[in-house]
Amino acid sequence: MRIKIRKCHGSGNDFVLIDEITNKYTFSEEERAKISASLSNRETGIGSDGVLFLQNSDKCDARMRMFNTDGSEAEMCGNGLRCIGRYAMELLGKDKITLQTMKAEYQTVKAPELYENVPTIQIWLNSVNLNTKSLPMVYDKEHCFFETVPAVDENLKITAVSMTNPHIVTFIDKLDNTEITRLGEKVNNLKSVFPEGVNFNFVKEINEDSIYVRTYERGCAITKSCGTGMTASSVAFCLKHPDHYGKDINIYNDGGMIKINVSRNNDKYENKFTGNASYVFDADLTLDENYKLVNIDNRKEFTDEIEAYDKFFQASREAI
Ligand SMILES: N[C@H](CCC[C@H](N)C(=O)O)C(=O)O
Repeated sequence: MRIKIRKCHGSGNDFVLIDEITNKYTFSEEERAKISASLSNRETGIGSDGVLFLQNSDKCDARMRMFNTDGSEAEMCGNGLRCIGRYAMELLGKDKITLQTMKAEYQTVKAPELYENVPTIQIWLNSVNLNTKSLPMVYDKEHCFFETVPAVDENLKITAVSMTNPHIVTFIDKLDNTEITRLGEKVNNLKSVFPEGVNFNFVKEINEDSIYVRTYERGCAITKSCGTGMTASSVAFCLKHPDHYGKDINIYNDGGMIKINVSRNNDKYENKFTGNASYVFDADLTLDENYKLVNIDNRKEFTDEIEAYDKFFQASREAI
């Protein structure tokens, strides 16, 4: 099987993008899952946090389907939506488009660059749901705001937020990867509480308008950043500090930094989510009958974008 791909990333959360519109690919459901797991593998594949499939949509300008490294399909992917949004705007010759995902549609627009030569996209992530049933989370109350959930941990205070994919958020003083991995694996094996798994976001407050977020992603593990996770964390940050509604929050992460502005009207939350959408390389792949990568041809690096993002990343480290 021959597949054209574009490697890209949103704040270090990296993806293989497959354009089914231009290339007229038709994959079975089994093929999507197997291709995603195979290409995401950092030892034997291209190496990524998942695969983004760009498809035609009968109700939006285009559609994104996102698959995790384990081949599971996610309802939504914030960093991936910026990448596929940029790609689709360039393909369609538009500066503003709507994108269909599994359970919601999003406005995506080109935004002023966060940093010189770092292509920047803004998404209006308005699919926040704080009802625990929406994750789903088996819980005896409608909301889980800063609650201790003994089945998760005796001490941590948990806040549950659905971005159409499930998230829990906790505020901690120290980000320890061993502990984050232990807790991330634990909650994704806790089907009695999280029947469909959950992304676990660990937030350290830096100052009054900046936080650092590290996420153990469902279907992946710790990633350099998680877009829906940083959004869920920003909503929890505003629940904790209500004076932050309507203000830009700087969200630092292991892959760089993005900005989120959370506004709330009654129980409706709106998130303007602004961050990079950077290309890394194009390539033509050959997969064998087991979807294993056997050859990479015509690899073309986006050298300027890679260099510009590296400078942005270094600048983001100096700010924390
Ligand atoms: N692992 C997530 C999907 C990817 C989300 C993340 N990469 C983002 O940018 O939102 C899940 O299974 O819900």
